[in-house]
Amino acid sequence: MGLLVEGVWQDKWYDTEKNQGKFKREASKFRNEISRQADSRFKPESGRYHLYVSLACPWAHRTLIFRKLKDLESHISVSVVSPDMLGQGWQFDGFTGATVDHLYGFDHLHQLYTKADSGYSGRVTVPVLWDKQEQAIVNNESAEIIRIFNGSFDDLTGNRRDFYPEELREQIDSINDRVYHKVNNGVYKAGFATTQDAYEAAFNELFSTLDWLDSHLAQNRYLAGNRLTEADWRLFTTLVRFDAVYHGHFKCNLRRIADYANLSGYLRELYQYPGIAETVDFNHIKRHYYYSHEQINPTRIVPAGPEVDLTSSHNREHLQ
Ligand SMILES: N[C@@H](CCC(=O)N[C@@H](CS)C(=O)NCC(=O)O)C(=O)O
Repeated sequence: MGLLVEGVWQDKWYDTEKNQGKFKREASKFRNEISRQADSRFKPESGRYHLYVSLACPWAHRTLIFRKLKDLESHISVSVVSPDMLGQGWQFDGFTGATVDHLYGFDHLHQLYTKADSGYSGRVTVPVLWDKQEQAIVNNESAEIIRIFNGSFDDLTGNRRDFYPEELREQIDSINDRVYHKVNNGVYKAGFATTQDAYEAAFNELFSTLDWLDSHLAQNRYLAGNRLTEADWRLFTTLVRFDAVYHGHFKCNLRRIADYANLSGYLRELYQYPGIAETVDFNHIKRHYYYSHEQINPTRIVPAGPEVDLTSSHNREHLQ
């Protein structure tokens, strides 16, 4: 675990000292669009882009889901890092279910960041959307990469399914905002907190938001009503990791998702959606968190449980 400072790798854990023990996520630095507009540097083209992901990472997982839902698999290639994020950060080490760096054969993801910008300062995160033609990072912010996948390649794929429809945007944005701060990032705020107060504040916000989501989903099939949108997929990647990792490793243990009447069925429905189960790798997920976060789990023992069954009936057909 570490970061780049003016292109040089430094092995450092998150600094929570300056924020009263609170974990503050750094903003992503590469924020380009892909568009057909004449002045766009990055145009939608088949075979031009490559996605770097970790199967463990909830943010990267979003992008793999959208690549699948939008029929982009034959147009955008992928490299999968090892779940072990150690002193040199994300790496390619031959771990089962990971790949090599298909483009450059790098051992570490930070080499890709310095290839894009030799003076880069900041964290070296997944996902990364890479342009093979310009040898540049297009974007490393998952929220933006999924919007690119949602809309920019439709003419190429003929897949016009829209997970961010115009008429629901306001509602989706407001749900995303709440879910991002209290749930997606909320589990990290609880898990990486280094003071009791910071942990408890994140914990309380997380569970009050999960309680709200559970009651919302008692009446609504999906977060924005009866239509499946990006808001659901953004929540899904946190929910699917919750009982296996966040409940124990990040001490988010007031309740499990399995204990929530509606959230549990909703999680199963999304997991059973065509193509999604194959994007979920519990081996990488558990291994990454328990093995890489030595500050939280110094023995690096990866728990053998819990049993998580997401294949049973979801019973949500009656909600429209
Ligand atoms: N805002 C980014 C966050 C990505 C992120 O934090 N990814 C984690 C893995 S789950 C990471 O690569 N962390 C490495 C680090 O912080 O050094 C996004 O959503 O794309």
